Amino acid sequence: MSSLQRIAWKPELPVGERLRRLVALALTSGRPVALWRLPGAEQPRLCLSLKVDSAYIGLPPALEPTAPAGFAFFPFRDSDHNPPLFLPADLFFDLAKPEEIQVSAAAAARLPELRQRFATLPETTELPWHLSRQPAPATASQAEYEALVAAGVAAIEAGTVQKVVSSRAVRRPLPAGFDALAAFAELQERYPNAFVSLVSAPGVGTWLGATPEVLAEIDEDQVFRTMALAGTQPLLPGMKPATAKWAHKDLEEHAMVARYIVNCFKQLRLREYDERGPRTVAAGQMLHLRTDFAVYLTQVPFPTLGTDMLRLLHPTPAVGGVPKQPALEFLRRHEGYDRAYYAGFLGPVNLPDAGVARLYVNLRCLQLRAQEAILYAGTGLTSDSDPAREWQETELKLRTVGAILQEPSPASA
Ligand SMILES: C=C(O[C@H]1C=CC=C(C(=O)O)[C@@H]1O)C(=O)O
Repeated sequence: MSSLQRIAWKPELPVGERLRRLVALALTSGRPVALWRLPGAEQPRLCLSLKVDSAYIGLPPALEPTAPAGFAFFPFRDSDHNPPLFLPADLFFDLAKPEEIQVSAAAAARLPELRQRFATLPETTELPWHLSRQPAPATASQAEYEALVAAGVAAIEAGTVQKVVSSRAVRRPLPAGFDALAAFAELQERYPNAFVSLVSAPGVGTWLGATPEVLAEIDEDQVFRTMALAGTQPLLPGMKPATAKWAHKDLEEHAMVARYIVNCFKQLRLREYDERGPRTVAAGQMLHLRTDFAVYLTQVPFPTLGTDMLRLLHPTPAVGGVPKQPALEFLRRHEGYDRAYYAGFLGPVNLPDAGVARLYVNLRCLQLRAQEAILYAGTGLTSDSDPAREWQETELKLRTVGAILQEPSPASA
């Protein structure tokens, strides 16, 4: 339930500096913080939780308007190492409305103390981001990844699975003077249509990303939306998405995700959904096939549809596979590393408006570590998959978030 109260807030500081200080306020006191920019929006938003313990919820969030307001950060597969998080909104700051903040009753009661801490934070450019205590994940060489793809194709040919999405992690050094807030700003600029995020929480670490994939959304007009996003090709200069040609492999890979979503609606006995697509959409330097699904919640007697669909959808065959359990079992056995929060989901729920939730699949993301970043990318496999091409596709996907790790060229330094 969004029971936040609005407070006028006009410190004598530029808006960007206020944002940095709010993040510093969270991090220097060991608290979690999330920053995100919705697709197409101009400005980011921030959610800060005062009580660390209340962020570890263990369950996918409820999406009803009466559910708590906050920011969900869910792993691919939950475990003690990768706890599901829901950051309750004690403090919400929308940079599009910089003259106010919204606070919970708990934060309102501590406002003098918070204002005091905010005003006296030391001037520091380096922020103490939360870092995961897990070892860095194993990274696959090209030969190892191609062997994983070959194993996936063999499992498909043997009939164990119809589709599986293999993935890998890559370690990249951080460029000199890397600043996660500046990197977040760069992602916003580069990818205006992505959901851009920066989440930092104790025991979880710090994750940055720019994802194109909606998992479950309920908008201001009470329309539930989800999408099948699968099938990839490079966006080459001069290419128009509308005229892109697709290989049979991509169409099949995509159709399995769309069919899975239809089956989720069927399990809930919901027939009144709208399906549009597939059509070609651009995401960074890539094209994807996308089918959009919508349910008009004011026209169906189904108040828990968003929550129920979220629980059925995750992980979709755009990141797991078909059938779900054998595909997940294949990944557990063969993938050889811990995806952690990659291919999980994230986003605001009832924040700031009760009844509005926007959850995205955590793709095109990286995990920040002390000296390096861990980047993640995966590819959907079908019986037609070619290992070398699937490797190339992961390379392409890694470029989306990898773009913020480039050393500035001597000319621009
Ligand atoms: C698994 C990823 O992308 C998914 C989303 C779109 C297209 C995909 C594909 O064509 O394989 C993947 O299913 C990733 O970016 O790591």
